Amino acid sequence: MTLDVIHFYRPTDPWGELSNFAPYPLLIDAVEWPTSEHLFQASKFADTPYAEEIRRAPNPMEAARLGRDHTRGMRRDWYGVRDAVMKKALLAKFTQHGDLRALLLSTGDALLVEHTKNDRYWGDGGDGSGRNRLGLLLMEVREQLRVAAS
Ligand SMILES: Nc1c(N[C@@H]2O[C@H](COP(=O)(O)O)[C@@H](O)[C@H]2O)[nH]c(=O)[nH]c1=O
Repeated sequence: MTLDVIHFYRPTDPWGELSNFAPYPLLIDAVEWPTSEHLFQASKFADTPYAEEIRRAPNPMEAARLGRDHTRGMRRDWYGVRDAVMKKALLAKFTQHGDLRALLLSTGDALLVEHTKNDRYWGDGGDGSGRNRLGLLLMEVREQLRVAAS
């Protein structure tokens, strides 16, 4: 038996819908977020004017740039909560868009890997040495959707 592996990173490449930069808006407590990246980055500064500035960023790249500004006083527990924040954003994304839910379920048992040398925490570091936390959380969400559908 071979294990299928799906690599994703850029939203315009195959499987790009799995990227947080893909243009799928989310609604959380009646507030709209243009992408899961906007929501994720703003969550570093929860309920501050700067979080709202990130929500209004014109594209996910700009949201990420603003969110990575370490002079802005991220919430102090960020590294303890970031996986839970990411999971919540992914659950919203893949439950609020039926086409995305179907796409994620269509990956079956494939190993999902955010393949990039730019990120060794959320991604695989380009050579498999990274933790691929985004891919692992997507697989958790996939399993939850699968159970919910059965
Ligand atoms: N896809 C993608 C990126 N990767 C994303 O960056 C986010 C992590 O940000 P941080 O924890 O602030 O370093 C997370 O959503 C990860 O998937 N970064 C990019 O600059 N371009 C991109 O196309």
